[in-house]
Amino acid sequence: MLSTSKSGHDLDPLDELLKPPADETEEDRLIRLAQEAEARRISLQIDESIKAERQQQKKKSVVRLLLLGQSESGKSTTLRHFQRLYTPSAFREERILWRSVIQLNIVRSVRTILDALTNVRLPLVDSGGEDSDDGSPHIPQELDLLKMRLTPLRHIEALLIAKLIPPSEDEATSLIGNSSVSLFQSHRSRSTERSSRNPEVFVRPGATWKGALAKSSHRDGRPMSLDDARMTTRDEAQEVLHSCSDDIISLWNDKFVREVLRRRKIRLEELPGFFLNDLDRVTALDFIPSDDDVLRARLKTVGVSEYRCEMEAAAGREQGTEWRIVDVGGSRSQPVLATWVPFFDDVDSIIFLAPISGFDQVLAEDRSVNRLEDSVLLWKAVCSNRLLANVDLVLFLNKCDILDAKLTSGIRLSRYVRSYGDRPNDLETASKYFRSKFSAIHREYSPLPRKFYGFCTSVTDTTTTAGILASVRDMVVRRHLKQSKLL
Ligand SMILES: Nc1nc2c(ncn2[C@@H]2O[C@H](COP(=O)(O)OP(=O)(O)OP(=O)(O)O)[C@@H](O)[C@H]2O)c(=O)[nH]1
Ligand SMILES: [Mg+2]
Repeated sequence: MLSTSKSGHDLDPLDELLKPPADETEEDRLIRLAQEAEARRISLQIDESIKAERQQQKKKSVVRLLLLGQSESGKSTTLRHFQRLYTPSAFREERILWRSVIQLNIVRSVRTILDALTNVRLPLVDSGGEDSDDGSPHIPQELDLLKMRLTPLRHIEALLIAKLIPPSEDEATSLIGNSSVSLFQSHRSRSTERSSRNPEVFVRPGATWKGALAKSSHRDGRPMSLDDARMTTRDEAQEVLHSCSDDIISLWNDKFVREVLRRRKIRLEELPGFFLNDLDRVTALDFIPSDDDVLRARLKTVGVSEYRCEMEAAAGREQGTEWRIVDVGGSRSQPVLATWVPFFDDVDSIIFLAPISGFDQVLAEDRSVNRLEDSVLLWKAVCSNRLLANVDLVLFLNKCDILDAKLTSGIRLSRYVRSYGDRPNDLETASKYFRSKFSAIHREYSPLPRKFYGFCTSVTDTTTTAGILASVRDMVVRRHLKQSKLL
């Protein structure tokens, strides 16, 4: 039986206090109810503002970093570096997926050579080739045989494209060719170049291709470890490359081939995705890409890729801060700027990559535009953009290793950049020169004064880049915290 009376300690003292007085009049009751309703309203308002503040707080702990620069400037490589440094286990798990990209890079390099042999009929001196009636060399017979033996690579190329690009991605048909053509090439050889273009494959970044590849390398719904992959994956492309390896090595080391490439000004070693000097290793059946291989592999980005991570490895005040790094696929300056603008909102910092090794190259997407000139135009546009007036700009004068190789091989910078004058033709002087030029543009074009952060980089080099990215990270976090306090 339920008791209706309460014992002394069951009485709620608050109930007692809040209970309306026994002698409350109707008028008092109405006033009391109105006061209670007002109190509830104020309490709700306080709850709402606490919620909004929390959301704001959450928003404040997201660091947004944008990677900008022309195509092939090294944006995705820089992003991969961040992944390697700050989410190393995910990066390691994904290395196996890059094997297909490397396979495609090798097949493309071979195709560049074969196309050069097919389409070019330049008179060669002391090349070992026999001259035909019109003065052009015949390809030596053994090279013809090599070419024939390499025909299975055509099938592998198609296979890899089908593997890397989902059928729905109809944008993945862009024709972007080999870009190492000297500005000083004659009109005739440039048009030959265009007709012999080797289309570059690209995919939308991130999940799509990795997802498709990951599915094929999962067992029982769980990701395969690298050891599993080593033991069990049967990879047709790797098998064919393995069986063609000696022939590819012979092709690449052939004197006649080297001469044709030299005369065509095709510097394969300086092109993205170059693995021909590592063929023994990368065509081995149990090949698993190293960190360096992943950084050197080339896969063009189309669209936007956002990488989110919590920088756990960076213990300290920014621990737990979420980083969102956005990599927007580059193309030539004018159209690309419009595609970048939507990402300017809310951005904390920008890393702008200018590949200074491109002083003697033209854009793949518009062969009338010099690469360095295009980078300078983009830099001016980014510096002067009013939406970015309060954003810190970090400049990476990238591909310094290639610049060094070019200058050391005797290519004179002053031939292409007249204002360089008679300064010494070495990396140190050249990078200092470019740094001061880009810094002057930054000073002149920024709507408000801001600090200039400029680094000479080779983002495929793991050691030096790790140090630079650590400084950039500290700088971005400091700036982010300062901004958050100001809000
Ligand atoms: N040697 C050398 N190669 C580099 C350097 N930076 C990038 N690369 C290579 O250049 C190629 C292009 O780099 P990506 O990072 O794909 O360029 P991107 O800016 O993302 O290009 P898009 O996706 O076309 O916008 C890759 O094969 C890289 O490995 C560098 O400093 N030195
Ligand atoms: Mg990219």
